[in-house]
Amino acid sequence: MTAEKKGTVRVGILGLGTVGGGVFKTLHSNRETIRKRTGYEVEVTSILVRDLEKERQFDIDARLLTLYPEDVLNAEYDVLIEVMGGLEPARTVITEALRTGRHVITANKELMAKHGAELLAVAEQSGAHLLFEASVAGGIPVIRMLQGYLTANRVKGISGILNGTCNYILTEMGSTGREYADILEDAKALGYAEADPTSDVEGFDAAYKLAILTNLAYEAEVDLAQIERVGITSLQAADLELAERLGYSIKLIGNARETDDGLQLSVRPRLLPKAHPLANINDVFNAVTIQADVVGELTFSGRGAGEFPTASAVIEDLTALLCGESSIRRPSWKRRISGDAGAKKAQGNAWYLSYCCRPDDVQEIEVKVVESLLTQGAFLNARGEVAQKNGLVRQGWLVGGVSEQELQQTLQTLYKTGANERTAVLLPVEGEIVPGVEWKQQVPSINEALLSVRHAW
Ligand SMILES: NC(=O)C1=CN([C@@H]2O[C@H](COP(=O)(O)OP(=O)(O)OC[C@H]3O[C@@H](n4cnc5c(N)ncnc54)[C@H](OP(=O)(O)O)[C@@H]3O)[C@@H](O)[C@H]2O)C=CC1
Ligand SMILES: N[C@@H](CC=O)C(=O)O
Repeated sequence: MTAEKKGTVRVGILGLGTVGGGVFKTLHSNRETIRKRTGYEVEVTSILVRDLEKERQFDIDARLLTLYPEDVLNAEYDVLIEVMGGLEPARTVITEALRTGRHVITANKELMAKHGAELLAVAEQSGAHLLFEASVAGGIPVIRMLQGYLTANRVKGISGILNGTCNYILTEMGSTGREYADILEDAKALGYAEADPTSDVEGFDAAYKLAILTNLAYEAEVDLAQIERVGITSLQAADLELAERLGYSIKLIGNARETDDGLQLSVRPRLLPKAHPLANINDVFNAVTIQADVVGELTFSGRGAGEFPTASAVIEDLTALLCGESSIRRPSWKRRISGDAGAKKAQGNAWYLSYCCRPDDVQEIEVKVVESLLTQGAFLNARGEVAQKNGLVRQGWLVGGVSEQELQQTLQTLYKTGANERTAVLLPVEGEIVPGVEWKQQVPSINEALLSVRHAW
């Protein structure tokens, strides 16, 4: 259906990088579609950049560009699109736009996770809308789903692959054997990574996104300090290989889980059995699973980063505004989620433990692992090792019936026996794992224990 011609909407844009460039190009390439469906012509009135001389990969009227936020605010505009990133000047300019009744669309997860409640309050006061679909999971319309569709459902949990850069890196590490730092350079060149990629690889970006989803689902504001956060920087390609041989994928997972102690929030790499719905989400793809009381489980997937998937989410926010603000439900993040449940260390039952060591130390370390597990009443499911180019060995174990704290103690013993502390990782394993054969019948001797477990090589 063709919408009636309604006029022109004037848009100011902050940022013309990966996402801003995608937005600008799409407003041009899909101009006719947008006009037909919304009835509006979109006119870009000014664009804030940091460097006027920078070579852009597309034609743009240089008169639109400015180095001064005030120029964008003083130009004629109805909607502000913020795709520059960072907290300032984004926060100040957005506040000013909202205060004066202009709608704002942002892709800035850090800003929304840290100051979303405050900005939404300014929007509510002036009657403007603040939309942020692009801030979580790139092109996947998961915010629209939580905000606009799951109105009668009570959300019981959220879990997802929320960072495209990390998923791309983990996928490439698994398929090519290259190490993370090398692949991160590719992710930067592809426009997936944040301006400071520490935010991606140390899990901050995924934590911001998990906070935003949780805020929407529980209508309250998460304290970011509540989110247990572990990044992917200690993982080595050998871990992906060992996991694969044992039938698992390694993914950086954001989790919000209701427990008896309250909401437990975490972002950390996990081993997922290959049959898990998130185990085969690869490359820059993200996926989000929402558990809700009436509908059950819903999973959405799509490209989680990059120029056009993200531009799509930004422009869909714009067309939602143009198609009628009344259908946009205002999120409410007013009450703070209290308690420190999220800060507690996970008590999971099954773990993957790995470290690098010299081949000469392997046997002594193995004995220590088994001794420690026997003392803790835990069990072994599998072990494996990968020889590395530097002459070291990466050894990995699947163990169960033990807490993370107990395994941290085990690791301390291993460091004294030659396991390298800097390379050690301890990851939760999703799903059931069972003891090795001998272990099931009786507590074995150290040698029996080692013989009884699955070998991953
Ligand atoms: N890249 C992605 O896949 C996704 C990014 N996002 C979010 O979108 C936002 C933008 O990301 P992205 O496009 O990748 O970032 P880029 O670094 O590619 O682009 C940032 C743009 O903002 C401009 N800019 C940055 N800081 C300033 C400043 N202080 N003053 C004036 N201009 C400034 C830069 O100007 P200049 O061009 O002159 O350098 C550039 O045009 C971030 O919040 C990010 O988290 C969200 C989802 C996906
Ligand atoms: N750096 C982010 C970009 C999208 O949010 C990511 O890799 O997911």
